[in-house]
Amino acid sequence: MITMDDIIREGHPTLRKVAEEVSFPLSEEDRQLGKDMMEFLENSQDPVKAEELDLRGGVGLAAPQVDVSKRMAAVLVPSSDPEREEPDFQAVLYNPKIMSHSVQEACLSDGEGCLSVDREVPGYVPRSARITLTYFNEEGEQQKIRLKNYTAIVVQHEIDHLNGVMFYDHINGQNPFALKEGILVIE
Ligand SMILES: O=CN(O)CCNC(=O)c1cccc(Cl)c1Cl
Ligand code: NI
Repeated sequence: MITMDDIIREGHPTLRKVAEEVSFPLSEEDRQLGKDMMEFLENSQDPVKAEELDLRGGVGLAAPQVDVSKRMAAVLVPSSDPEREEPDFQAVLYNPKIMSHSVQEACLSDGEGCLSVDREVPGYVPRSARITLTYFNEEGEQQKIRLKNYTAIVVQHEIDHLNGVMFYDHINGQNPFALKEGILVIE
């Protein structure tokens, strides 16, 4: 089971590497890692388990964060609709790739955080508002989906990890809260 002890922190070189594609059929190791990463997110979003296991909450986790430089990430975005039980998005993404993206940008009004960053880094993180994503599932089937708003932001944060990019790399150094014309601020 993955806990906070398994998560590497900024300064660790693996966080700045470009991760390697995974090959199919998946090794038992890569398949298990995908499951373990999703289990971590589920535990981190469960108040009882998060407390018991001393986990920081997360909606995504990329393999480089557990010192595995492979192009895979788990994403678990809870439902944004109180009427709906199931998550907005739940998937283990193997070899994810952004095929196209909107010109329009978006950012979260509260900024972003990262389990590999033990400090608050204030500021807006401008990203594409909408993306077309392809990825492989654990069966090796290619998926092609369009994402927008919060889920699109989270997936971009995870794909950044696969390319050695940290969220604060996108924050405007001059003025962290600068907003470009037309950017969508997501509450
Ligand atoms: O790479 C994944 N993490 O570091 C997990 C912790 N961060 C979050 O859950 C998180 C929080 C706010 C905005 C975004 Cl976009 C994300 Cl991803
Ligand atoms: Ni992160």
